[in-house]
Parts: sequence; C-alpha cells; structure tokens
Amino acid sequence: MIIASPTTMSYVCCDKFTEFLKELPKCEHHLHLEGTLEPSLLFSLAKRNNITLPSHFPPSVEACNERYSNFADLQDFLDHYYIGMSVLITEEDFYELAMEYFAKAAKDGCLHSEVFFDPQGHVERGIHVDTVVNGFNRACKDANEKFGTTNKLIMCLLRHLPSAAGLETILSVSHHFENGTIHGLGLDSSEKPFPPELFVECYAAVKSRHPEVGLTAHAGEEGDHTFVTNSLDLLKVTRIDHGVNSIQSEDLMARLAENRTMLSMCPLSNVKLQVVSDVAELPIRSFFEKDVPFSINSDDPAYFGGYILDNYLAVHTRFGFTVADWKKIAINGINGSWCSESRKSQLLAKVDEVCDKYSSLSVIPAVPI
Ligand code: HPA
Ligand SMILES: [Zn+2]
Repeated sequence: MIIASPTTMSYVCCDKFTEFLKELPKCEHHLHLEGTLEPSLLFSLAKRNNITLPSHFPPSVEACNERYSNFADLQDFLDHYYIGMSVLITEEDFYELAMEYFAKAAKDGCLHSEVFFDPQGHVERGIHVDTVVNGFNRACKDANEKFGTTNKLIMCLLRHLPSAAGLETILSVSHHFENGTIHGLGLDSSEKPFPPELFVECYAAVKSRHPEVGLTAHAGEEGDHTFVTNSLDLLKVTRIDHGVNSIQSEDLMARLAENRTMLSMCPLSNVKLQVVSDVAELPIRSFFEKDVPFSINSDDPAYFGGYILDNYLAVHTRFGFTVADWKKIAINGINGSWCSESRKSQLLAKVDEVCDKYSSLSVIPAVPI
C-alpha cells in the first residue's frame, strides 16, 4: 500500500517535449536483461534450441502480449519470466538478447545502462555461468563501440533461493568481480516472503572481498518501508531498486535525501504488477519535492510494454515536470550512476546542452474532456 495523494492533473506530451525527453541524456539503473526477451525472440530461440515450452505458457506472440497485459502481481510475472529465460542456452543467445536491448536503449537516448542479470536462473538449468557472463559482457563492449553508450553488468541473487546458494554463486563469479566484468550486486525475485535480512552473509562476503563492487537491492516494491531500511542497514546497499514504499516513512525519506541514496523507479512496471493502478498514484512528486533522488527505468520492458523513453513519457503526462525539473532528475540519475567521474562529467555537460536547447518549452496541461 502506498500512501500518497495521486496527482489529478494530466499533461500533454507534445512532439517538441517528446523530442526533448528523447534527447535528454538518460541512464538506466533498473533493467533485467532477461526481462528484455521479446516474445518474437523467445519463440525463435525456443525453435533454434529445441526447447518445448510448458503447455500453460502462452503459445504465440499474440497470446504472450495478451497474457502479459494481465499480471496479477509480481509472482505471476515471475512465473512467466523464469519460463521465458529457459530458451537462452548459448553464449550467442545471451549476446543477441543484450545487443537487441542496447540498440533499443541507444535509440531512446539512453547513454549509460547498468543492467541486471540472474545467473542462478541459468546455472540451475545447467548453463555455465561464464556462458552467461561472457555473452552479456561481449554485448556491453560491442554496444559501446557501435552506439557510444557505456554499459555495466549487475549480478542479482534470487531471493527465493537459500543464502548458501547465493554465496556459492558469488564464489563462482569472483574472477568476474575482480576484473570488473561484474560491476555490482543486486537482489531480486519474490520480495515479501524473502526479506533482506536473509542475505546479510552474501552482501558482507562481496563487500569484504570486492569492496569496489556496487551494492543495491530490490526493496519496497511489494514489501513495506522496513524492507528499504533493512536493506540499507543490514546489506549496506548504496542504492535501492523500486523503493516506492519509502513514502510510508518520513524518517526514511529524510535519510534517503540526506545520503543521496537513489531509488531506481519503474513506473510502467509498477502499473503492470498492480503496485498502483496508474502512474499518477506513484509518489514521484513527493520524492521530487523532498529531494529524494530517483531515476526512471524500464525493469522488464518486454513484459511490461515500455522501454525507458516510454517510462519518461508516462511520467511527464502525469506529473508535468518542466525542463528545469527534468534537468534535476537527469543530474540525479547521473550522480547516482556507477560510472567513472569522467563519464559523469561528459553526461552532465550533455544534459546542460540539451536543457539549454529546449529551455523555452512550456508544460501544457491536458484539457479535461
Ligand atoms: O521487478 C522485479 N522485481 C523483483 N524481481 C524481478 N525480477 C525481474 N524483475 C523483477
Ligand atoms: Zn526489477
């Protein structure tokens, strides 16, 4: 349950504003590579790899699109997501999946992506972890060459699996942590039954062995504000994925603002998974006014029907942020990124340039019918 007064206004996103939001340098901090598996690629990989999908899985692209528009909650989505990823077998499959995403992100004006993947979802099917990491890493590098974007990998632990399995996974990828191929650690999957305190050992192991690795965790999507506080206190994360329920605690909001702890929000995902019934119900205006840093992200765009620009447009039509407001949001996203200081400076300079170019744009309230 989110306590926030929904905005009752709506705004037009005219062509010029859409152009501005497309050109505004964007950073993606919350995207699951396996969640970019479009139904068309899913079925072509199933055919190529001779995978028979279970009979209860939607049997066609059209049936997937229909089913994906009706998820009851996070678990209902995850049940499809884990079946979907079962078609990924070879290094080339992982490479192709990530390259398709990076091409779409670049087209949307996303210049820096920090992307999640779920190694345990593949290893438990008999895929070697290096097959996954090498395919994704090659795509990060090729996308950098081809599109000029910077891209980092964040490995997530599945919270429905025991912490001992998480520790084993951490040990199995220590070479990728050491050489910087894996840049961060996250925690995803079913939130409420598996609170952050179960994973203290896993996070402590990464923090002590690989202090340069960034720490984040999904918290406060379906879990209440204590999931966010406990992730900060016990897992020592410096970023929170989703975090919408932080609005339930004023103390937590003040703490996030003071420590510049960024929430990686996913508006369209929150609607598709019934966290809210409309983007207007998200506490985005309160976060903005209370100076809680947040970024806007796409989560699992192949399942939720929108990539990063779609999420920006959805936020604009509900909250009507001005060019100056968007500039602040873009700056917070860059400062909350785990890229080099020199890359941050480049991105910040580009934000200045784009915001200057569009400084005369005004926000247009929609006329009620
Ligand atoms: O939105 C999400 N929440 C939790 N786990 C996930 N795994 C993929 N997407 C998600
Ligand atoms: Zn997520």
